[in-house]
Amino acid sequence: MTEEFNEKCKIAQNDTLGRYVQACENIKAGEPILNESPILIIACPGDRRCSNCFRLTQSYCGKCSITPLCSNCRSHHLYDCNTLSLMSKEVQFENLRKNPESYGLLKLFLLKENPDTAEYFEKILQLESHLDKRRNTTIWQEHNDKVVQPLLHCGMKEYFKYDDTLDEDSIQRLCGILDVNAYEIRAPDQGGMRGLYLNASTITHQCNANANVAIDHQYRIKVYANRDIDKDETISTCYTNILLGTDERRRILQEGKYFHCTCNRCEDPTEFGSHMSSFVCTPCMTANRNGIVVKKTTTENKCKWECMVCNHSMRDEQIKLILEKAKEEIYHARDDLKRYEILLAKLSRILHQNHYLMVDIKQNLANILRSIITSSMQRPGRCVYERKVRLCQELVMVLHIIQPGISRLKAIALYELANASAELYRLKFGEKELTDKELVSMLQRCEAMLREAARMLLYEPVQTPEGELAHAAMDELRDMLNDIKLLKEKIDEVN
Ligand SMILES: C[S@@+](CC[C@H](N)C(=O)[O-])C[C@H]1O[C@@H](n2cnc3c(N)ncnc32)[C@H](O)[C@@H]1O
Repeated sequence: MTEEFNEKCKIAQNDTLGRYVQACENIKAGEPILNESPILIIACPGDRRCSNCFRLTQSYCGKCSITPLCSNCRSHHLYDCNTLSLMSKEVQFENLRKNPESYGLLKLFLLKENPDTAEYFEKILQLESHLDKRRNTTIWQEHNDKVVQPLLHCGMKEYFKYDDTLDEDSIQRLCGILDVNAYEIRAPDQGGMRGLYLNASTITHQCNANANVAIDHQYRIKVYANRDIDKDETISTCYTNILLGTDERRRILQEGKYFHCTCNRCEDPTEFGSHMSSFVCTPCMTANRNGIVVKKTTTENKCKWECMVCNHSMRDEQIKLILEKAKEEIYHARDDLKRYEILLAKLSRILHQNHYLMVDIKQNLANILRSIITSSMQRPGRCVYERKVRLCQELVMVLHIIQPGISRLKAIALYELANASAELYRLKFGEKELTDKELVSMLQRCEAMLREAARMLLYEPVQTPEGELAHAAMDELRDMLNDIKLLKEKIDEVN
């Protein structure tokens, strides 16, 4: 399977989704759906990246003088370089250099100009651009200033054989196609870039997607089923961060992809019971009840937040204010373990323990504890491991609900949970709080977690941080099995 979908899939079309990918046979969890190389890689707005190695650079190709090329790379795409060199005497590249965003579009024109790649350009034009929804919006204006005007006024139009793509609407359409369809990819220096994939960009979004996306070190995209997919089901990936609440996810999708998400998770006020957008009901708390305030389905854009137990309600403006304040406080607490803990305790009286802002703080805390554990010269105290274990357990619990199948995030959380738990049990054993037998049974639990983490991470391409983590998990699994074996032998000897 190269560049094409698994033969068990087909591209279909309807009025709501536009083109979408559908399973024409049952697909098993973990089965590949697509492996594809990018048709175009571009820097994120404001960045200038070497067109050869994609590292950030300020320099240009000495021959064509417009293509960003770092000092370690000698040449770039021959056709592009030759075509641009022919223009370089007459065309004013200065304004294009000042606006690095314009280079991605220049690459698209070259794709069209080059007889070997012109057919791909035609396929790119079939992608969704949402041109009319974007017209005269902020993003339209930004592209106009940084891409459209510099390209229209540099004098290169007459050099292109097919200059019909060089008018304002056509350039805006291409900008829309890139914004709506490109995937975020890791740059070699850990920043981000964007990759356009002709087939992968036909896949629909669901917040509870049935397929995962992984991009390898050569920027090839791999889409695979994260659970069993039935014949006729729509294949979906998640375009946004699953650890956000419904309003946030919907806002991001509306602003960036121009649709209102009506997936099962978005339509369920409890988000499958995870309560990632829910609030604590204060009257219920005072009365020692577990009331949870959720957003109720509304009529004509009006929404109502109501307790699921009593009839206490909260206004939308009140909710927004609480969230804004909480976000500000999280921002100010950044990287400070103590402040995060105090904030978590304070917000737990207002936000559900799984609210996405609580989850955000817990993730930040877990990261700080990870660096304490890995950087300490001495073994950190038991309370560090206890806290880390609790935080990881809470994260795993949320992820089990919102991403029940193969999940990269869940695998990472399980890996961290297994390691922190194993260390904690060993400390307890050292302090004679656990017997040999008890330690064996605890380590067996950790072993199961590590095994599950490794199983999920093995779907990730090898030369990515997740692929490397899969190897680390396998190594640690072997060590743990060995520890368990030795302990069991010791127990047998004593008996
Ligand atoms: C990356 S494209 C997917 C392919 C697109 N349907 C096409 O025909 O080219 C993203 C666009 O597909 C549509 N789309 C994807 N998922 C959707 C969903 N769950 N509900 C409604 N529209 C969706 C939106 O128009 C969105 O901007």
